[in-house]
Amino acid sequence: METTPVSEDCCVKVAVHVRPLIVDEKLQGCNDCVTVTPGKPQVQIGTHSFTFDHVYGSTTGSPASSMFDDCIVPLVNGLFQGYNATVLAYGQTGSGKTYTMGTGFKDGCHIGITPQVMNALFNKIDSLKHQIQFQLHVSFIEILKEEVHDLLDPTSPNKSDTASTGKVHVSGKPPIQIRESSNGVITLAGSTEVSVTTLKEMAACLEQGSLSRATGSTNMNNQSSRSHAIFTITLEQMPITGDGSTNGVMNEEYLCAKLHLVDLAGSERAKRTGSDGMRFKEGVHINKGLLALGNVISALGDEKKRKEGIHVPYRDSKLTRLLQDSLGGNSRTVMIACISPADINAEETLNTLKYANRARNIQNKPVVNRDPMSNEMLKMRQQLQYLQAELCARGGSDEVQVLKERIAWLEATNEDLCQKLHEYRKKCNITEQCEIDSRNFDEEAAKEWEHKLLQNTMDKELRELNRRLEEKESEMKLFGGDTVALKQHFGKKIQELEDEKRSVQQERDRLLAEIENLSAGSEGQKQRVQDIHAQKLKSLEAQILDFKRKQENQVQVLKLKHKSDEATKRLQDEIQFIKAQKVQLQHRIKQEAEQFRQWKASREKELLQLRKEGRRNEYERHKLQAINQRQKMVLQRKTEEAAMATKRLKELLEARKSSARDNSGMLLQTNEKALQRWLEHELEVMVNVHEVRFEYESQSQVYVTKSLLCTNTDT
Ligand SMILES: Nc1ncnc2c1ncn2[C@@H]1O[C@H](COP(=O)(O)OP(=O)(O)OP(=O)(O)O)[C@@H](O)[C@H]1O
Repeated sequence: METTPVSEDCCVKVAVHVRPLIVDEKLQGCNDCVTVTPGKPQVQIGTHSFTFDHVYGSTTGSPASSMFDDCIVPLVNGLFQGYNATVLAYGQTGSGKTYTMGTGFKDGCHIGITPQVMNALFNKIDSLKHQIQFQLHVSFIEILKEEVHDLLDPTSPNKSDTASTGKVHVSGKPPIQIRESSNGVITLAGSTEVSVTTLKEMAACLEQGSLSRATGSTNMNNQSSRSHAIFTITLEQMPITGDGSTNGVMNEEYLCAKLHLVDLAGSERAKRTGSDGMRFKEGVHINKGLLALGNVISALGDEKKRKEGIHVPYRDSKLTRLLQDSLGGNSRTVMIACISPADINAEETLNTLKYANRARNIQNKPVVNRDPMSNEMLKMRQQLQYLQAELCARGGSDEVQVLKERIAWLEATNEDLCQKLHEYRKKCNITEQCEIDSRNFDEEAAKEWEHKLLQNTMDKELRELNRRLEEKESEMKLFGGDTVALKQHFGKKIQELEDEKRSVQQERDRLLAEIENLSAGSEGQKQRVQDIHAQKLKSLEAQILDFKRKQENQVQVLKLKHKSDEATKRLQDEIQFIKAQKVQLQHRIKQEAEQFRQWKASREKELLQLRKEGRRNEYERHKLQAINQRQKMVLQRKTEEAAMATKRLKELLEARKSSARDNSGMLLQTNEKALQRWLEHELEVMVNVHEVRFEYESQSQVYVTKSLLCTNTDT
C-alpha cells in the first residue's frame, strides 16, 4: 500500500481518564488526591499541574461518556478518508486501561471504546454501502514477554476455562515475526486476519481474543493484563460505479486504512504487586517494553531533539516497533492516560501524567493510503489531460501528429499498467496464501523460503524499476525528438518571417521612390499612380495583418516549447528518482543476501560444532568402553579371588572346628583380622566397579541423545 505525499502534520492527542476509587482502595481508607479544574482540561496532583486535550472522570472532569464523541469519532471518520488511526491506553496496573478500551471481555458484557468503535463503524458502513464497497479485516495480537502471539489463532484451544481462574496462558502457535516492507510499513508475518462482514462477527473476534489474552492475579488487580494487546481493524473501500460494479483495477479511489486499539499492560512495582516467580518475570518484561516506549516518546516529544534529527529507538522493543507508525508516523493517534485517584498511587499517577504530557508534543504525519498502481495511473491520466489541453491550444499543425502519437503511446502504457495491476493483485493473493502455508514449515525451511520470497519480491521490484526507467527514458527521447522538431519548425518560421519582412521593406522603399518621381509627372499620371498606390497599400496592410497573425503563432510556439522544456525537466527528475530508488533496492538486495549468507554460515558452523561434539562423544564412549572392559576383568578376577577366599575361609572354619581345643587362640585371631582386611578391600573394588559402570551407562545415554540430535539437524 502506498501513500499520497504529505497531507497534514498533527500532534498526538492526549486525554486523561480518572477512574473512581475502587472497593479495595476504599477498604484501605485511601483518599482522593487528584483534582480536576472545573470546566478546564487540567489535572492537579500535589504541587503539580498539567493541561491536556481532555480530562474525564472525577467529580469535576468531563463525563466519561463524552470521551468517545470527543476523541474517537474523528478517528473513525478519518478511516473512511483513508487515514490510519491509533488509540492507546496507558497507565499503572489497575488504573482502568482495559476497562476504558473495552478489550477485557467479561461475562458477555461489552463496555469501553472498542465496542463503541465497532458500532460506529458498522453504522457508517450501512449508510454508505450503496456507493462504496467495503472490506473489513480484524487481527488481535498480544506481546507477552517480548514475543508476539496471535489471539485469533483458530488452531489454539479455547482458553475460557483457564482465563476465569486467573492463570496465565498463552497461544499455542509459534511467535509471530515483525517485518518491515520496502515502503517502511510494519507488518506481522503469520498473524490471523479475519474477514468480517457483520458487527456480530467482529464482536466474536474481540471476545475470542480477549478470552485468549494472558491475564493473572496480582495484589493490585485480580485480573491484571500481563501482555500488551493490539486489536486492529483494517477498512478497505472501493466506490461502486453507476452500473453497480466496483471500478476494479481502473480505480484511483481505492483506500485502505487501519485502526489500532492498544491496551498496554500496566506499569508495576514488584513490591506493590507482590509478584514473584513467573509474575515477576512478566513484570520485568512489561516494564522494559514501557521503558522503551517512554524513550521513544521522549525522543519524539522533545522539539529540539526532533529538529536535530535524533535517532528514535523504535527497535528497542517489539511494542515500540509495532507502534512505529502510531508515534511520529502515518497515523492519527489518541493516547488515553488512565489514572487512579487514590493517594497510595500518587507517585505512579504523577509518573503517568508526566509521560502523557511528553506524548502531547509528538507530531505525526498522517496521509491518505492509496493503492500504488492507482497513484501511478492518476499521474498518467493527469499527463494525458495536460497533453490533450496542449493539443487543443495548438490547433491544426505539424506537431498535432506527434502529440497524437504520444497520446496513443500513453494509452497503451495505461492499458499495460492496468494489466500489471491485475497481475500484481493476483500475485499478492498467491503470496498471502503461500505465507499461510509456510506457517507449517519448520524454522529453517521457513527462513530459506522467506529469503527466496524476499529476493524474488526485490528482483521483481528491480525489474519493475528497470521497466519504468526504460519507459521514462524512451519518453524522454520522444521529448528530445519533439524538441528538435519544434526547433526546426521554429527556425523555419523565423526564416519565413525574415524573408517577408525583407520583401515588405523593399516594397515600401520602391513605393517611396515612386512617390518622389510622382511630383515631377502630369495630373492624369498622378491620378493613375495614386490608384495603384492605394491598391498596393491595401495589399501591404493585408500582408501586415498576416504578418501579425504569424507573430502571434510564433508566441504560441514559444509557449509550447516552454511547456515541453518543463515536461522534459520533470521527466529528468523522475528518471533521477527512479535511478536513486534502483540503487537503494540493489543495496538492499545485496544486504539481504549478505545477511542470509551470514545466517547460513553460522548455521553450518553450528552443525560442524555438533558433528565435532558427536565425534568427541564417540571417542569418550570408546574410552569408557575400554575402562569398563578393564573393570570387568578386575571384577572377574576379584570374584574369583573372593571365591577362593570363601573357600579358604570355609577350610579355616573347618580347621578351627576340628582343632579348636588344640590350637591356640592367637593364631585364630590373626586369621580373622586378615580376612576382615581382605573383605574390606573387596567391597571397595566392587563399589568402584559399580560407579564406573554407572558413569559409562549415563555417558552412553548422552551420546545416543546427541547422535539423534545430529542426525535430525543433518536431515
Ligand atoms: N472508570 C471506571 N469505573 C469503575 N470501575 C473501574 C473504572 N476503571 C477501572 N475500574 C475497575 O478497576 C479495576 C482495574 O481496572 P482494569 O483491569 O481495567 O485496569 P488495568 O489498568 O487494565 O490493569 P492492568 O494493567 O493490571 O491490566 C477493575 O476492577 C475495573 O472494573
